[in-house]
Amino acid sequence: MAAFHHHPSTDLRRLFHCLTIASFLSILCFSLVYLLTRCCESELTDNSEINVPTPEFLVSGAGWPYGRNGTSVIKEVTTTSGEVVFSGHSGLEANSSGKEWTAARRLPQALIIGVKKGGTRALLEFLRLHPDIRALGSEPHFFDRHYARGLDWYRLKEGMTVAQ
Ligand SMILES: Nc1ncnc2c1ncn2[C@@H]1O[C@H](COP(=O)(O)OS(=O)(=O)O)[C@@H](OP(=O)(O)O)[C@H]1O
Repeated sequence: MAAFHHHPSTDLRRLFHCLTIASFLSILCFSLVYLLTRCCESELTDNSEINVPTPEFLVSGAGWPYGRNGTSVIKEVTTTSGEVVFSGHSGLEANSSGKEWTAARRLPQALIIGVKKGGTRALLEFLRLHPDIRALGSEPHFFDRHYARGLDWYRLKEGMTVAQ
């Protein structure tokens, strides 16, 4: 019966080759992961079309008409599944439709969020009955379709006019 013995230097050489290949593969993997994460990051941050709200906007609520003159409260609601905007104002003379509105264009004060066929339209119609609440006739789909157009587009949507 023949017994084969490897020379120690041959074993060492094999071990060295294995380690070299393993190191090379590790570096390759890390490089690929790094490159991929950098690409994704830049895709997310370099989209100049998307207007990310500034911290000042979020903290101060600029553009949000809560308690503007100390007496009035504007109520605006948007639904998403569809969104529909409500806007209203208390303490004003009503027009023939029971609501009075001036030309100030505001962002909605509230959103109704719901899945398709979740009954958001019914909720909207019930809320619309309130004289201080105004709603868009059609859903602007700002968040799901037109977000990249920015808040100005949203604010200028027909029907976003509210009392002031
Ligand atoms: N209170 C209550 N109880 C049970 N079901 C209700 C209720 N209110 C609305 N609905 C039903 O909800 C469906 C409309 O949902 P949406 O307004 O979300 O529709 S949409 O996705 O925006 O088109 C619509 O269902 P379909 O008639 O099957 O289309 C409504 O009948």
